[in-house]
Amino acid sequence: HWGYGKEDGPSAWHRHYPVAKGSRQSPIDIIPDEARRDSSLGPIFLKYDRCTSLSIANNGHSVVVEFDDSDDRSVIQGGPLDNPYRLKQFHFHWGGKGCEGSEHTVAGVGYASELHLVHWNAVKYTTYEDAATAPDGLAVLGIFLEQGDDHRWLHTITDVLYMVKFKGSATNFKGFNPKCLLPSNLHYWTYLGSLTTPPLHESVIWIVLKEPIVVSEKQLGMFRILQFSGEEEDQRMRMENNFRPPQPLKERILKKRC
Ligand SMILES: C[C@]12CCc3c(ccc4cc(OS(N)(=O)=O)ccc34)[C@H]1CC[C@@H]2OS(N)(=O)=O
Ligand SMILES: [Zn+2]
Repeated sequence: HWGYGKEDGPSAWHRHYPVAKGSRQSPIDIIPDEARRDSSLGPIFLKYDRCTSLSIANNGHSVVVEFDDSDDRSVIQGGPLDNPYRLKQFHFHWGGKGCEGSEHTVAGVGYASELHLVHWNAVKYTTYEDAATAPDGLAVLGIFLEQGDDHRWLHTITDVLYMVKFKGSATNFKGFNPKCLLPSNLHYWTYLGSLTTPPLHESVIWIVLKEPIVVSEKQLGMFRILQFSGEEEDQRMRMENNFRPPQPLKERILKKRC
């Protein structure tokens, strides 16, 4: 199975998932000066008001908050998207210490962590799984986490991480609205990419916000109490550095709004 270690990490994923060397892989290094202005790109709209979070879980790769996606209560629309995409889950990627931990980098510089809000095109596809294999099936909103002061709302998540310490654990997590994790402005870069973990499907329209949110080292440290391993496994494996490094841009254009 795949992981983030020396033997099973990102450089080995291509053996079981050949698309790892594909033409639209994620993440990428974002070079702001090379982003092309696109007048057809409008602002993005996040309708998370009547949010319906259900649970928080440790899937052995990250900590994931799942949402009820049975209707269009929580959607992202506008920007590069032709229709609303339904919020399905969000999760994080983080490092072991200091500056690295995000998946996308900006002019070669990484952030301490990156939040991914995963949405799927329920207008064109009947299930999340079908959407996840289609070229316009998913829209993932990426938000950088920068180390600094305590984040006012992130403790709602870090306070319950001890309950999902081990792979395969999950617990109720209702009524959490991810709107509280957004930065003040929604200026973004966008490009066509992929899942950043196996199966690495090339099915993601990436929307990466320029402005990071600020979280404290203490809050980031809470993510590191999580384990890649299950409770029964004798090998304790701290969950950290669960990020894929930037992949070749190839024939893609990074876009931004005017
Ligand atoms: C659940 C699924 C497996 C993995 C997966 C899915 C969707 C979005 C994902 C986002 C990820 O993170 S990221 N960083 O945003 O790319 C990581 C993995 C993702 C679907 C794709 C097919 C699987 O569904 S299934 N039942 O096996 O067919
Ligand atoms: Zn992710």
